[in-house]
Amino acid sequence: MAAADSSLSDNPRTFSRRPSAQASRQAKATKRKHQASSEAPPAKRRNETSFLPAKKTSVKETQRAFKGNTQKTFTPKKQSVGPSDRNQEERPCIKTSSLFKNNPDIPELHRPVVKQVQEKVFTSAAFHELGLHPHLISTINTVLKMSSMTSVQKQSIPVLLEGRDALVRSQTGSGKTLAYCIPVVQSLQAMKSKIQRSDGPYALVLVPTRELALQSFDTVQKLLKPFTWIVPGVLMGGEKRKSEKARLRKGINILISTPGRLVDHIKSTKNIHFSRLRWLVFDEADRILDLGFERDITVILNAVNAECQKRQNVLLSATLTEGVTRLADISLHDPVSISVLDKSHDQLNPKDKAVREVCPPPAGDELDNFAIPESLEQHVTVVPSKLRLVCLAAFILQKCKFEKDQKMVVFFSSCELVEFHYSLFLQTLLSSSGAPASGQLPSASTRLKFLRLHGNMEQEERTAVFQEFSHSRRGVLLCTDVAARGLDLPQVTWIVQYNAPSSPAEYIHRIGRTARIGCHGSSLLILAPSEAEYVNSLASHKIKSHAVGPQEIRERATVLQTVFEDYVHSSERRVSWAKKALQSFIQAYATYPRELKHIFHVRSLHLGHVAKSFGLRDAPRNLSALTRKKRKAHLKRPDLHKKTQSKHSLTEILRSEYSSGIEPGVAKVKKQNAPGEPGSRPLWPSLQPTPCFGHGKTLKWRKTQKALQQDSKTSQKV
Ligand SMILES: Nc1ncnc2c1ncn2[C@@H]1O[C@H](COP(=O)(O)OP(=O)(O)OP(=O)(O)O)[C@@H](O)[C@H]1O
Repeated sequence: MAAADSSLSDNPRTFSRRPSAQASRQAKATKRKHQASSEAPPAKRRNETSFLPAKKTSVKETQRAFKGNTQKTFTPKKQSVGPSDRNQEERPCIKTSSLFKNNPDIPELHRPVVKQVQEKVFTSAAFHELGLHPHLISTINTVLKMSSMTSVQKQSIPVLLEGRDALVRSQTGSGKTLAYCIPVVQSLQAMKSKIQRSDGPYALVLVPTRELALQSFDTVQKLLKPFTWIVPGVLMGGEKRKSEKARLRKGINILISTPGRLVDHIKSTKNIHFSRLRWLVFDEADRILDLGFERDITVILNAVNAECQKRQNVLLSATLTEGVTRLADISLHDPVSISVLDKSHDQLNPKDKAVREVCPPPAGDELDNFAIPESLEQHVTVVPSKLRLVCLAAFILQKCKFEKDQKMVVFFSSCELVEFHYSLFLQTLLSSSGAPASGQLPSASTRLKFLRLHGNMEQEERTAVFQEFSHSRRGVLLCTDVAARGLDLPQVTWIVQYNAPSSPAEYIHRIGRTARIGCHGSSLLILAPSEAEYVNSLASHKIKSHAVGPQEIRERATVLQTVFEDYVHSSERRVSWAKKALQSFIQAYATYPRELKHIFHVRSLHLGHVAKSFGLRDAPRNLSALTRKKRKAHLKRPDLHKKTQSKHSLTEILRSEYSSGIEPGVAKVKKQNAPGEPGSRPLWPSLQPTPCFGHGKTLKWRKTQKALQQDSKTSQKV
């Protein structure tokens, strides 16, 4: 696949250059850096510099720069004066980065032929065919406004009503929540001895994030409208523990919780008991394991198994990975495996449609092939590091400012990166917020609205943002993977992945925030030239994507970049803020799993170019040295390891989004030695096979434990 923006690597004719002594020193330094990098640019001509010499940017020039097809929308606002304008007045010269020189070639991408796995979303079957309580049917029809079942609902609900355990896999946005909520409500309302609030939980639903807990609670609450004696409740980090305890004391019959918070209550609340539990549901089951919740799941399963032996267990996800089959192994009894794959798209098996089979669940290759909604159009673009920031900004402006009713979610790899880009865009792209560089930018935006969501935010704000974005018709949500799973954000039109996800499964879930339940949606993955091979990695999981190139006008890109750089360089504080964000990017980059390291390796990054995507004019000198120094210190003094990691540990950055929220700040995530290291505790320490696992599960369990430890070891090393 030839990336359509490959022209960006050509030399621009826009600016004349007179290399200064400093510039040629920079050029030499840049050349040395390039030689050491796999993003190495072609050899430079002597009179070309990687940074333009000081250059005055007049309003006229700016206007000229914005000319072109989009001129009408990019008319600069002359009068507005922000810090950056003042900056320009104070400093007669403005450095403008050369964005189009010395970029690596955009590689020709192979486009493997991918026969994407497909699922049919809807069926013609109606809910009233299921023999549900008439009030439940009318609630589904009138409150939820649904009449026909989706494929996964048609297959799962009867199985669960029969009393079977189930492992359910169907594509994102296909209605899995109702696939388990309807049978739970139907079975609980039909119990002969009427449920009392004080009985405590009859159903326990575990979900990986707080927002998903709220969302599932909302759905259950709606279904329970006619059955007022059944009380639902939600427990999640970040909420007041005392009020949760009080609610638990009064009684919650359908309990929805994140694992961490539930464990807190199991350990500290006397009033939580599971003797009447009939249902245990793991939604986003693979993610629950991924997040390093093993220990929490162990505590929960122990607590539940100690009090209740007979119950129905359900595991659901759009991406059944091996981790899920292992969890299935220990938590499900004789389950039915439900998969909605439409195998008519699979040449090997043309007639075999939806699969309903008794365990073992799908294995091997089948686990790796994820279904993607048919109405989801995927794009990928390869952009040199220097152009990343302007490319993203231009794309956001193009879609969300100049087109109607666009709602976009942009994924980043860490909380720090979200914060950085959120503040930068607020300060530079929204002139209404007193943007410093508004003299160079389009006039006040009425359509553009930025929101951000990540795990280092206060819960109250998180909930408010989630609600606001859910209910708004437009806007841009910058977020981490905290928003990747399960969230049903209506009318999202675009998903942008600014940093590639660490697994194909996460790719599926991220893009799955759009094109839900048959709606149309698009996604864009932005890759650096050195990351181009990632497309093949996705293709091996039957994920296909089309090349796209934002047809950027170079001058416009350069002006936009100048705006960012001016803003960042207008004070020391901002420079160090940008450096921290860059450092966070590099830290997150180092956490790609081993199998993707050949694509995403820190060594493949050209630091100077990447720095540009943080509005920095140059690579911070001490950045790599600092990282090296730290690493050496850790090797010499293991005691330093804990101390220095406590704040910035990569594991922490990733896990902080999902912690229970009881302990304050990020430090609440306890550092764990890798298994096998001195002082490490084994994973899953307390779970003993209980009688409920009878049927020869003990041996299997030991194997599982070993396998999980192996996996965890691998992931912590990465
Ligand atoms: N039978 C139905 N008819 C119409 N809309 C439905 C039906 N079932 C579910 N929906 C709607 O489809 C959307 C997606 O459902 P849901 O969130 O349960 O999907 P999911 O499969 O759990 O997705 P993910 O894998 O991303 O968690 C929701 O807005 C839900 O209200």
